[in-house]
Amino acid sequence: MLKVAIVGGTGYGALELIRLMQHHEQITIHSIVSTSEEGELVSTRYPHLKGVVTNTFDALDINKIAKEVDTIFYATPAGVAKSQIEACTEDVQHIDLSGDFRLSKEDYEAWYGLSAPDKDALSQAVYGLSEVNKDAVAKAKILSNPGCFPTATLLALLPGIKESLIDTQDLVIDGKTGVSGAGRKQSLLTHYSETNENVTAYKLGKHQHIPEIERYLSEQAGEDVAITFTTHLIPMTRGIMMTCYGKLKDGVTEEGFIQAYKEFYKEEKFVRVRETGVPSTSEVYGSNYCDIGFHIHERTRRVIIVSVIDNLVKGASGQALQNFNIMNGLDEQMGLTVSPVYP
Ligand SMILES: NC(=O)C1=CN([C@@H]2O[C@H](COP(=O)(O)OP(=O)(O)OC[C@H]3O[C@@H](n4cnc5c(N)ncnc54)[C@H](OP(=O)(O)O)[C@@H]3O)[C@@H](O)[C@H]2O)C=CC1
Ligand SMILES: CC(=O)N[C@@H](CCC(=O)OP(=O)(O)O)C(=O)O
Repeated sequence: MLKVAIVGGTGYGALELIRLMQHHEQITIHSIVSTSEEGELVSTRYPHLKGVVTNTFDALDINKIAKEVDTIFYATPAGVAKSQIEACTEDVQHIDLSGDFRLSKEDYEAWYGLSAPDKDALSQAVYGLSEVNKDAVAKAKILSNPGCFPTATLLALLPGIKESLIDTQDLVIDGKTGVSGAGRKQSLLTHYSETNENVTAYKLGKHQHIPEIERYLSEQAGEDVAITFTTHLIPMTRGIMMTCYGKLKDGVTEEGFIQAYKEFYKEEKFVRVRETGVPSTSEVYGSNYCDIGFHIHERTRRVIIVSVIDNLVKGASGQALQNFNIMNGLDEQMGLTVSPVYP
């Protein structure tokens, strides 16, 4: 059995890790850390976990924890994992769900407004888009889990970019997210009366996922890719839908396009490519799936690629667990075979 610790214990990402780990045959949750509820029984704070976990929230003492476990998951706001990893002197695996290690120093400082991790830690970190970066993930000691919008966007666009099916300089990406994407902390944006019966476009032109998506699309394309990207908050709890508009290259047919995606993901259990129609968020709810569907508009030669994920699973904790499995030589699907909850 492998022992793990989860930092950020009272937040949504941590709760989802706890839920998924109940289905994992090789994990013992040794420590659940909370800076706000230290000493409290987890199941007292969260009665839905009564009879599920017996842990008490532990203090954040990174070197003590690191001596006791194999892997530490950070489901914490930007800035926390970076400082804890820098302070950690033990040899342990770190899996960070935040944006701390996803960008270059310059981009992180510009887009997150925080000081970047030190050079050594940053250069060790591996970007954990599991399907695309498996070999590097397998060797990672610091795993940087992708953001929720980048996961759904990159999975939707990478085959089209890598196989030269779409123009890299004409990509429009429209994202819709449920409110849990903003985490458990209160904010005016996610207040019930601001979100109910309402749709809001937010962070236009300044979303922190823009440089993350551009960085990894550019890496795979071998040239600079600039995107037009807008996110919308919609009145549901979980789920992300990305609608990506691309210009088809000459000669690309609908059949060829779909076939290329099927081929690209043929070994991947968590990416389901549709031959007809487009997916909706309820079809992946609570699961680690990313579903992708297409519509090709012959008159304009545009392809519309729709991808959906559960932001808390494939967009955060599920992918973190998938990466944990790869890092530890386990079956990639361990703990993640639960089917979506529908309806
Ligand atoms: N929600 C989502 O869909 C996604 C989230 N993410 C990222 O994952 C991370 C976790 O997100 P999520 O769980 O939703 O966020 P939450 O706000 O729900 O939880 C974060 C938790 O972090 C802990 N925390 C807060 N400040 C500090 C601090 N200074 N030091 C140590 N711990 C702290 C708190 O737990 P406690 O009080 O118990 O210590 C808090 O509950 C974030 O970086 C987020 O951006 C990434 C993809 C998707
Ligand atoms: C609804 C909402 O606010 N969603 C968040 C998702 C952030 C996220 O996934 O986290 P990282 O910053 O760690 O990437 C947002 O759009 O910023």
